[in-house]
Amino acid sequence: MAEQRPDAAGEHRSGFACLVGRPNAGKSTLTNALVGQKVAITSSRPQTTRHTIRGIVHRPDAQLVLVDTPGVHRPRTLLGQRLNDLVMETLSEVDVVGLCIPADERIGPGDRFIADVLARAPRSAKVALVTKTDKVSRQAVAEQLLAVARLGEEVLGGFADVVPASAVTGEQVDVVADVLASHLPAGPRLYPEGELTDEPERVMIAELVREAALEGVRDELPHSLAVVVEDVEAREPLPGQRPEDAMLDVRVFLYVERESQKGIVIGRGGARLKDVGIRSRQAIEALLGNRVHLDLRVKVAPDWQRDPKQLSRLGF
Ligand SMILES: Nc1nc2c(ncn2[C@@H]2O[C@H](COP(=O)(O)OP(=O)(O)OP(=O)(O)O)[C@@H](O)[C@H]2O)c(=O)[nH]1
Repeated sequence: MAEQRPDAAGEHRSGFACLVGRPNAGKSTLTNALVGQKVAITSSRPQTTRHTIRGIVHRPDAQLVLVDTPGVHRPRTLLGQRLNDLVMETLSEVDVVGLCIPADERIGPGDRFIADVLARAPRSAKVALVTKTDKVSRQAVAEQLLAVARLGEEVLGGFADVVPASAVTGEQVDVVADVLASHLPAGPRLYPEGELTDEPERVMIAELVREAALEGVRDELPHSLAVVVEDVEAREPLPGQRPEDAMLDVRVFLYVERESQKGIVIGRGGARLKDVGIRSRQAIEALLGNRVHLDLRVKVAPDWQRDPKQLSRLGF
């Protein structure tokens, strides 16, 4: 992999990475540590990927876009099957995959299973990240590094790198960024500087609306409500107002499966939807710290849970 590392001339690199690992391995915490805490909301759209962007690491020499990999689910419904396809697709499309394995737990079948999956995605570089190193002794970290390297040898012909880090103390997080960036191809910035991600907030906005929309009608609309944040756009700031304080237009689609469910969400004369709008707007304003104009639309997407086309439209 030496040819992929930044050259002496300091050529700029850019590309995509994803962190994988069994539940609780420390993926989210490490993502946050890599990206930094501040999450900026923006109205721009991802240009080069259909995958959910978790965060963007901006550096002078590289731009690293961290994308989400949906969990590995058993293919019971089409939704599950589709998630599995998505996992393979994501793993094959990114430039580098970081397999997170906690320092304080033995390597188990779950880690081996995921390493096996990685072996089937030949294009991307595979890096192992030994997480939560603050929880154990240096000796134990060293032993885990060896065990992880062995797993790599056995399953996928060796990891390109094995890096220990603690997302909680921040120790070695910069090295993780260095190593991930070293596996990106040469290329210009893909996103404007300052853009971190709009995803966590979008996900939270969708959750707030979903919660409000389901309140009191959970039995009637068990799994039949998908909420998609279509657009978040800042208005022109008022005179004397800082741009980051400007009012936001938030457009949200609520997808139900049947016409009858649409009626439930909207309520008589639109009263229920209006109430959902008021309650979720207050929660969204509290979340973002901006005034918000919330536009809710209810749409029927029949059998969205089983229809691949609908699933893509809904972002699965
Ligand atoms: N001490 C310590 N704890 C950590 C570290 N990283 C993560 N944790 C903790 O480990 C737990 C799981 O971390 P997450 O980042 O949520 O793990 P995940 O892999 O994203 O988990 P899933 O979302 O379930 O897949 C949380 O309680 C974290 O606080 C670390 O570097 N040190």
